[in-house]
Amino acid sequence: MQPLFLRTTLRAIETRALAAGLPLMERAGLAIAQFTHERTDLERRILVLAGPGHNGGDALVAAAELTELNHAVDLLCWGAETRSDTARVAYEQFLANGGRLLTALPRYANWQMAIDGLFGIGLNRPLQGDWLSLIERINTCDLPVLAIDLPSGLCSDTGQILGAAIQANWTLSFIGLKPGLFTLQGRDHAGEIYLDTLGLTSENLAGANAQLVNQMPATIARLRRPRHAHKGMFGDVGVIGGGLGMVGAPLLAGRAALLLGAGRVWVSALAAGAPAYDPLMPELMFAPVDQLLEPDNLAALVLGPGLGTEDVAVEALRQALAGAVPLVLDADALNLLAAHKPLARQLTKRRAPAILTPHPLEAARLLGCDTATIQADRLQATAELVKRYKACVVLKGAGSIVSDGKQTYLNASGSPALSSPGQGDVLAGMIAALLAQGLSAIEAAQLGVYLHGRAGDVAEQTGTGPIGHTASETAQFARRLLNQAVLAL
Ligand SMILES: NC(=O)C1=CN([C@@H]2O[C@H](COP(=O)(O)OP(=O)(O)OC[C@H]3O[C@@H](n4cnc5c(N)ncnc54)[C@H](O)[C@@H]3O)[C@@H](O)[C@H]2O)[C@@H](O)CC1
Ligand SMILES: [K+]
Repeated sequence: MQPLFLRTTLRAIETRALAAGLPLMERAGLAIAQFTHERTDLERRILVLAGPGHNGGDALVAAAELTELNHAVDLLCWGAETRSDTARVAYEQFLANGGRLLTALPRYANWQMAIDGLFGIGLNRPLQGDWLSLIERINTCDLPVLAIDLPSGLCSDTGQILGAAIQANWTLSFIGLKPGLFTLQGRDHAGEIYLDTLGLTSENLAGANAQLVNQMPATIARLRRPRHAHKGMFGDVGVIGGGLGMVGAPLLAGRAALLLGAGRVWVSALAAGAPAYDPLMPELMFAPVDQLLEPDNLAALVLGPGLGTEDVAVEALRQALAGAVPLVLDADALNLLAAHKPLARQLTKRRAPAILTPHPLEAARLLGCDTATIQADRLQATAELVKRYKACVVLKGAGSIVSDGKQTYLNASGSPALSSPGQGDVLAGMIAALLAQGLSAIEAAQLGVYLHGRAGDVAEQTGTGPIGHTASETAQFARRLLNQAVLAL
C-alpha cells in the first residue's frame, strides 16, 4: 500500500519542507532530466513544455540540466506568473547552454520525447483556448510523453479532466502520490507511474488522505486453513435477490461466495417459479426468503442482486436491516434505500456491519444528485455516503474507493474486462464470503475489491479480456489468485 495525498495536504508538506530548506524544485528538475536522459539519445531533439507555475519551474530545471547533458532541447514556455528564483536561473542557464526557445509548436517536428510541465497540482479551473489546443496537439503527435507530477489537465484530487489532459506514457510524481492518478480518468492518462519523494522521509509525509491498494492485502493471512478444517468454520452466506427475469443475479453472487471460500451458501430468488437448484453449481442450496432472514442463521447476507423493488423486496430489506447479520447491500437494495427514508434511517441506527456497493448511478440516487456530481469527486462522494448511511462503502468504477470513515482505500487493480454484466453481483458475493470467514467489513471490502480487480487484470493478461470476459470467470480467477497468495504465505 502507498499513501495518497490531496492537494491541500501536499501544500502543507511542501511548505514545511521548503521552510526546512529542502531544494525541492532543483531535485524535481534533476530527477526529470535523469529519467529523460536514460530513455533518449543525443541524436534527436527533446521537447519541454513549461507552464506558468512551479510545475513549469520543474520543467525549466529539467530543460537546463538536459542541455548540460548535451541534449538538444526545444522549450515552449508559456506564462510566467509564479516563477521562482530557481526557475529563472534555470531558464537563463538553458539559453546560455544553447537551448532553443519556441513560441508555438512548429507544424512538423521530430522530437524523440516530450516533457509535460504545463500544470501540476495547481490546476484549479478548466483549461481553455490555446492551452486546450496545445494539449490536443501534443496528444495527436504520437510522441512519448513524460508528465511532471501529473498529466497536465488532470485534477490531482479527483482524476477529472479539466478541459483536456495530456496523455502520458510515464508520470514522475513528486513528494506523494495523488488520488487523481488512480481514479476516474487518471489511469488512462498517467501511463506508468513513478514516485520520487524528493528526499522527504515518511515522518515528513504524515497525514495521508487515503491508501492506494496496489498489492495483496495482508488480511489474507487470516484466511489460511488448518488441516482439521471443516465447512462449519467458514461461515454461511445467504443471498437474497432474483426478482422476475433476474434470477441469474443471485446465482452469480452465490457462486462467487462459494468460490471465495464461504462454508455454505444459500440462495433465495424471489421470482415465482425460480429454479430450486443450480445445475452448474449444485453445491448451492436454496431456501425461502423467510428462512434466510431468521436471526442467527448466517454469517453474512447479500441483499440486492436482481432483487426488484416490489413490496416483498422492501419487506426483505426491512427485516434484514432489523437483524444482526453483517450485510452486503447492492443493486436494488441500494435503490430501495434511496427511495425509502425509513429504510435508510434503519440502516443508520443499525449496530451490525453493513457494506454498500454502489456504482456511480446508484451512488447518485443514494445522495440525491446526478452521476456527474459523484464522478467529479469520487473520494468526497464516498465520504458523504459513509456519513449519511453510517456504513462501509465501496464506490465502484475505475479506481474503486472503499471507506468506513476511519480508513479510506483507493483500489489500484482492475481492468475494462470488468465492465461486463454481473460483475457487481460477483463482487457482492466475494465480499460476503470474506465477511463470513471472519474479516471485518472494511477488511472484506478492501480485499474483495482488490481481488476482483486483479482478476480483471489477469483476464487481460491471459486473453479472456478486455473483450468478452464474463463475471463467472472473474470469480474463478479471483479464487485462483486468493489460493496462490494464501499458499505462498
Ligand atoms: N511548491 C513547491 O515547492 C514545489 C512544487 N513542485 C511542482 O509544482 C507544482 C505545483 O506548482 P504550482 O502551485 O505553481 O501549480 P502549477 O504549476 O500546477 O500551476 C499553477 C499556475 O497555473 C495557473 N492555472 C491554474 N489553472 C489554470 C488554467 N485552467 N488555465 C490557465 N492557468 C491556470 C495558476 O494561475 C498558476 O499560475 C507541483 O505539481 C510540482 O510539479 C515541485 O517542484 C516540488 C516543490
Ligand atoms: K504536468
